[in-house]
Amino acid sequence: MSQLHVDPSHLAAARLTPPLSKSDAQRALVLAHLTGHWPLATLQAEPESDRAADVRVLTRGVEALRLPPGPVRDVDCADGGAPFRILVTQAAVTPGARVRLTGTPRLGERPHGPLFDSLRETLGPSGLVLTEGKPWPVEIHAPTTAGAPVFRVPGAQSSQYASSLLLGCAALYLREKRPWSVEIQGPLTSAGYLELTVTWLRRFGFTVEETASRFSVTGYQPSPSAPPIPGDWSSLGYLLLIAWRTGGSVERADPSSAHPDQALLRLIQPAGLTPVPGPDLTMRVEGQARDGLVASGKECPDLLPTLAALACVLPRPSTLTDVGILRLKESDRLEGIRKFVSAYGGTTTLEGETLTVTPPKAPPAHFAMDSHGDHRLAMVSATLAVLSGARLTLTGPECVEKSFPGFWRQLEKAGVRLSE
Ligand SMILES: O=C(O)C1=C[C@@H](OP(=O)(O)O)[C@@H](O)[C@H](O)C1
Ligand SMILES: C=C(OP(=O)(O)O)C(=O)O
Repeated sequence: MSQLHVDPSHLAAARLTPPLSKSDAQRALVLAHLTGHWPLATLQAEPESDRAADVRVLTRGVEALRLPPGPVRDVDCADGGAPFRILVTQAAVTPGARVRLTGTPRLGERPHGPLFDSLRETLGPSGLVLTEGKPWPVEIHAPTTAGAPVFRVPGAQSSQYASSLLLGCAALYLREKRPWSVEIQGPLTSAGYLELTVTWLRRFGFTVEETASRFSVTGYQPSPSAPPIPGDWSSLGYLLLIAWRTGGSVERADPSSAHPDQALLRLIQPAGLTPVPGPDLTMRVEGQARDGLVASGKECPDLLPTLAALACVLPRPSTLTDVGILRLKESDRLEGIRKFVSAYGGTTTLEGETLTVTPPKAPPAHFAMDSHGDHRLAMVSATLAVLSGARLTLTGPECVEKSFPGFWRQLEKAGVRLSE
C-alpha cells in the first residue's frame, strides 16, 4: 500500500475541473444501451483516463450484455456498488444472457440480498437463475420471458436496489410494451438517487408514474439524442471547498443537474460560506466560517465525509444525522469519519444515528490517515489538509480512481505539493 505526502503550504488560486458524474453516467449508459443511443457521445468525448473506474466497469458490463447470447461473460465490478447492482438487474432482464460478476472482497460484503430476492421473486418463476458464491462469483442466467410486472424491494439499506430495478423496468417495458413497476417496502434512504434515476428515464423519453412507494414505467417516446452528462456534484464538493480556501473557482457546476450532492450549496451557507455562480457553469465560494453545519445521511450520504472535513475548520460543532447508512459504503465510512476527525485533533460523539463533530482547539501541523481503499476518505483527508494548512500523510491514495481519477492533478493545480 503506497503513501502520499500532501503539502498545502504553497496554495494558489486555480480553475478546478471535476470529472463527469458517475451516478449520472451510469444511468445514461444503461438507457443509451436500451434506446439505441450507444455509445454515449458525451462520455466518449472525455479521455478514458479521466472517466471514473465505476463508469468503465458499467461500460464493460453493458458491452458484455450487447454481445449475442452464448458463453458465460465475465465482468469484474471491482469496488462499484451501483455498477454491480445495476448490472445484476440488466443481466436478469436481457433474454438468454449468462453473466458471471465478480468484485472486491468489500463489495462482496456489502448488502445485496434484498435485490437478489426481489429479482428471484419476480423472474424466478419464468426461469431466472441467480447464484451466489462466497461471495463471488454472482452468476445470472436470464430467462427469455418475464412474469407478473412488478418488483418489490425494501428501501432502507440502499436506494440502488430500487434504481436498478426501475432501469430493469425500462428494459422490460421496451420488450413487452406493458407497464412495469417497482414497489418500495418501508422507508427509502437516499431518495434523491432514485429521483435521479427517474429524471434520467424521463430525459431519455420514458414515462414514469410515481407515488410515495410505487414507481412505474408506463410509456416511451424515442428522443432524438442522448442528453449530456453533467459534472459530478460529489467531486465538486471537494473542489468548491478547495476553491473557497484558495480563492479559485470550479468548472462544470451545473445547476440543472439532479444529483443529490448539489445540496452542498445549501448546506454550507449556515456555516458562513456563500456559493457564487459565474459564467459558463463556473462557481466560486466566498465568506468567513462563522458557525457549524447540519446535514443528513438520508439526503446526501456521499457528502457527509466532505462536510465532516469542513466541520473540522468551523468555529462551532456540526451535526450529521442519519449516519448509519455510512457503514455500508466502500468502507465503514462512519468509522472513517471518526478516524480522520480524531487524527486531525477534533472529537466526535455518536448518539444513536447522530454524529457531532467538534473541531480541535489547536489544529495540528501534520496528520496521518489511511484511506482503507475508500476514495471519499482519501479525497476528504486531502481536502482537510488544504482547508487547514496541515500536512497530510495518506496511506492508499490510488483509490480515487473509483470516482475521480484526476483528483491529484487538480490538487497540484491548486498549488498542493505531492511526494511519495
Ligand atoms: O444510485 C447511486 O448512484 C448512488 C446511491 C447512493 O447509495 P445508497 O442508495 O446505497 O445510499 C450513493 O451513496 C452512491 O454513491 C451512489
Ligand atoms: C457509495 C458509493 O458508491 P457505490 O455505492 O456505487 O459503490 C460512493 O461513490 O461513495
